[in-house]
Amino acid sequence: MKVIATGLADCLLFEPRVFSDDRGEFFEAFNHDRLREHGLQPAFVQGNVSRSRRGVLRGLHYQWPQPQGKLVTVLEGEAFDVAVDLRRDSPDFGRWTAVVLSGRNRRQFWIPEGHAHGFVALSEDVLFGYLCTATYLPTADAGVRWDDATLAIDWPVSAPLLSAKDSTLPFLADIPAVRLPAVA
Ligand SMILES: Cc1cn([C@H]2C[C@H](O)[C@@H](COP(=O)(O)OP(=O)(O)O[C@H]3O[C@H](C)C(=O)[C@H](O)[C@H]3O)O2)c(=O)[nH]c1=O
Repeated sequence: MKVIATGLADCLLFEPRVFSDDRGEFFEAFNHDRLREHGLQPAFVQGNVSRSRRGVLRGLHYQWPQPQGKLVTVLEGEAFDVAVDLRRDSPDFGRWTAVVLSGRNRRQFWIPEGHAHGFVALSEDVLFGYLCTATYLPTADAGVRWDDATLAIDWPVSAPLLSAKDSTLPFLADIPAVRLPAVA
């Protein structure tokens, strides 16, 4: 498995080894031992799948309390995937990094607890699968506006398709400190 650094020290990108033969291909979506070699020992307790049309933007979401670490992949299609460090005492607070995930590059993006996550679908049909280190807790569901000028995320779209919830998420400056994650 190849490891690629990203613009945030704690967010890593993995490329699995692909085994191809005349039937097709096989690769590991997740292997605890491989991640442990890179100092990670996430205990995944929930797996999610979403399907999005081109131009759909989901995010930026996080949970607090009960923060979720996520290992995210695109099984089919292509997406521009973003992580934002929201840990209020992190030196990278408010900084973001983005990667392109696709069924073709099979890249797996590790986003630790305390980060907001979002993506925009770049292809017509994006099948998104990800593992989480904490279960969904609706009362802890939180988020920040995708187009927050203080984050200045360089999204490759200007008018994405958003849920009503995502279009009314708060700006970072308006989120009280108690609603922001602390460094684990
Ligand atoms: C996240 C989640 C949602 N739901 C229910 C709640 C809603 O009735 C429905 C759709 O939820 P939502 O609109 O929040 O789905 P997304 O916009 O894809 O949210 C996700 O988008 C970004 C990219 C993320 O990283 C998060 O995992 C997650 O927030 O599924 C559940 O039952 N369990 C869950 O874990």
